[in-house]
Order: sequence, then structure tokens, then C-alpha cells
Amino acid sequence: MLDKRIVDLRLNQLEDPKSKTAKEPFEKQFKCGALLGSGGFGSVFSGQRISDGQQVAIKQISRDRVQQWARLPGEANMVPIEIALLLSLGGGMGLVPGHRGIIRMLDWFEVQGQGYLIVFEKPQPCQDLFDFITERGALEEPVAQSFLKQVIEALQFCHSKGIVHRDIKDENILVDTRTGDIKIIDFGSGAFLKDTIYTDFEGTRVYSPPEWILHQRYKARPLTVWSLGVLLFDMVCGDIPFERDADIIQATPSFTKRISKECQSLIRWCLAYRAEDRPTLEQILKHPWMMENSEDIVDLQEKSNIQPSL
Ligand SMILES: Nc1ncnc2c1ncn2[C@@H]1O[C@H](COP(=O)(O)OP(=O)(O)OP(=O)(O)O)[C@@H](O)[C@H]1O
Repeated sequence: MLDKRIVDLRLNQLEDPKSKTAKEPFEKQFKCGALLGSGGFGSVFSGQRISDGQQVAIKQISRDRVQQWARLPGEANMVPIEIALLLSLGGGMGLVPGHRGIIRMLDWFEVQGQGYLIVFEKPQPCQDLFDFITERGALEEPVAQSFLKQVIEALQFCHSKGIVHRDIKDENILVDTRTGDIKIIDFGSGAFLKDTIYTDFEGTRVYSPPEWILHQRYKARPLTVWSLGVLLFDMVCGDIPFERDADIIQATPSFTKRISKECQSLIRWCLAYRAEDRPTLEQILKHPWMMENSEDIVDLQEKSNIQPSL
């Protein structure tokens, strides 16, 4: 984890490579606050936009930890693939409309010689789904259904833009604890979508499918659907189904809570051993468990302890 003092120093040393286009430097536009979380690729801080006080999240990425780079159209320099993917997803910068289920990138900056800063919207109040489940325990099935539906709709949008996330898990989903709306974050392990085989993977092993564990090969869509099976199990049981490689390749989840037959059947379908036996995203949305009456959010709040505010 990076020391806050060092980060402050870094923020003070910022140079904006696009200053030719009269863009204000980072430190003139944003104030950096407390550490929100840190992981494989960097650290995320809360912050504020100086012009209007809007709450933001600032992700600091060290150059030496970037695994994948991409070239932006018309630019000579490479950028971390997370920036390229977020630009393709639109929403925050430029004119491309985004999707309500995907976090909006408000801006990004290069820190000369050191790395990058990405500024995101920060829903208020919000909590990542890992913390949400840790605090409240397993979710009621209607709440899990609402979250899964929103995640799938956001993923369909990503796929329609030619992007695969590759690291769907509870830590990468933000919950607006007032409304129950979710947003997918962290495209740092993502890629441009292709129909052929991938042989690289920087996502989370316990969410990865048997074909990756056994052969280090996978296709994007069945990998995504497997991770949704792990996520759905995690939501309704309060923890992930598999910890060890040996359990992943068995592909037989043991339910630790009383879960409806329909929900179990959907989880088992997503966690089919053979990639070709798993459902598509469209088939998941049409599964009988997903078609069960989803109550409106007021009802969800009553059922699930979603708090009016934290
Ligand atoms: N826009 C945001 N608003 C609020 N919190 C956020 C936001 N983005 C990230 N966070 C918090 O910071 C944590 C880390 O974010 P993120 O996953 O993007 O970083 P990372 O370095 O790629 O982490 P990892 O390597 O663990 O995936 C998240 O789990 C979440 O708690």
C-alpha cells in the first residue's frame, strides 16, 4: 500500500501531457482525500472536484504495475488498457453515451514517469458489494436477483461496445446503498472482446473457470458467465463456492444456506464444467428464477436492510 505522504508528493508533481490543449492540471481541478482501497494495480482515494465540490474517486496506477497497454486512436503513446476501455465505454468524457451500470470516468492524467491517475464519479452513499455482504451477510434472493440483473445489463452494454471485463466479483461492484443501484468498476483486467481463445488472464482466480485452471485457455463469454455463477452463489450464500483449484475443477457447488430450487438451478447452469454448456447472458435473463416478480425498490429496501443512508 502506498503511503499517503508519498501520494501527496506525487500529486504535487503532476504534469498534464495534454496541456497543449489547455487542460487544467490535476491538482488545479481535484483535491485528494482518504484512501478507499488498494489492490493489484494501485490505490484508490476519495477526492473532490474543486469547481463544484463533486465527490470523486481517484485511482492511482503505478506505471510498473500496468500489465496491459493500449494505443488510443490518433495518439502516439500507449496508455493502460483500463483508460482505453473506459473511453470506449463512454459516459464521462466525450460524446459517447455510457451506461448507468458502469462507473463513469470523469478524466485521466499521466503522472510523468510514474503512472496515471483516473478520476471516477463516486456514487453517494456507496459500498462495494464485498463490504455490503460482509456487513449484512447473505442477501435475500430478490435483492440478489436485482443486483444480478443490473450486472448482466451492464455487461451486455460492455459486450455491445466490444469490451469484456474479465474480473466480475463482489469487490468490483459498487452498491448505491440508498437506491440499490449498482455500478461495475475496475476494468484493469479487461480486454477488447474477440470470439477466439484468450490465453492471458489477470482476473481473480477463485472466480475463474475450470478451462483456465486446467488449460490456461478460455473464451470471453463463458468465462464471464462462470464468474456470474460464482457471484450469484456468493450473494445468496454469503461467501464464494470454491477456494481451491481442486474445487473449481469439480464444478459442484455445495449450498451452505437454504436457497430456492430455481436459484440453485441457475447457479449450477452458470457453473457448468463445460464452457459450451453454460447459458448466454440472454438465457440467464430468461431463466425462471430471473423472471420471478422482482419487487420495486421500496420493497427491496424493507426486505434487505438497504439503508436510506449509511
Ligand atoms: N468510483 C468509485 N467510487 C467509490 N469507491 C471506489 C470507486 N472505485 C474504486 N472504489 C473502491 O476502491 C476499491 C479498489 O478499486 P479497484 O478495484 O478499481 O482498484 P484495483 O487497484 O484495481 O483493485 P484490485 O486489484 O483489488 O482489483 C474498490 O473495491 C472500491 O471499494
